[in-house]
Amino acid sequence: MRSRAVLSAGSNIGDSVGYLRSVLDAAGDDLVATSDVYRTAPWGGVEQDDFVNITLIVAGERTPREWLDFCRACERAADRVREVRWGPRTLDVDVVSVEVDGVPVASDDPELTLPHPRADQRAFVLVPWVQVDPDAELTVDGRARRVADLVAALDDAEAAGVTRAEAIR
Ligand SMILES: Nc1ncnc2c1ncn2[C@@H]1O[C@H](COP(=O)(O)OP(=O)(O)OP(=O)(O)O)[C@@H](O)[C@H]1O
Ligand SMILES: Nc1nc2c(c(=O)[nH]1)N=C(CO)CN2
Repeated sequence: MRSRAVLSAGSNIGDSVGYLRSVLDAAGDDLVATSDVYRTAPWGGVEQDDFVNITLIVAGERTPREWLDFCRACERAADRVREVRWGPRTLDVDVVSVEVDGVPVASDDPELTLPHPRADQRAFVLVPWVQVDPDAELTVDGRARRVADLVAALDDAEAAGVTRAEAIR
């Protein structure tokens, strides 16, 4: 199965940009495009250091579940441990959305919910996504929405917490 996935990677412990780069390296020839590195205020209410985030687009012969496995393998390679929900981490990689033959995959499986159920609220996902794909769309409540419009609708404080820091490639 050939599919195209949008992934979000974030880090706020250790060599954070190095961990983001490790995801691009692991994607290899499946990497289609990546955003720059964004410095982002922590989302989710846990007091912690700022994150760095990228949103990347990958395509290859993988099922949606195999993209999740890819994300988990990247996290394991970064010695990620799960402690606090939405807390600090060396590397978090989420599957934001997957398309097969240009059609978005919908799943309510708790192991892999698609599109990612909180992506539409996260400036740290949406702002880098628009940079890498200005015409991107995300299904929200069953309706295709332009990601650029979701960014425009973000709360001012949420949008202000996300700033472009540096190119990663
Ligand atoms: N689209 C998805 N991408 C990544 N993980 C998902 C997805 N849908 C469901 N999950 C499941 O969510 C579980 C928790 O993932 P994780 O620890 O990365 O959560 P988190 O990053 O703390 O929070 P969030 O899910 O809000 O990003 C994983 O075990 C995974 O199976
Ligand atoms: N800005 C930002 N906030 C977060 C992030 C992240 O990658 N970026 N990841 C989290 C883990 O679930 C929780 N909060």
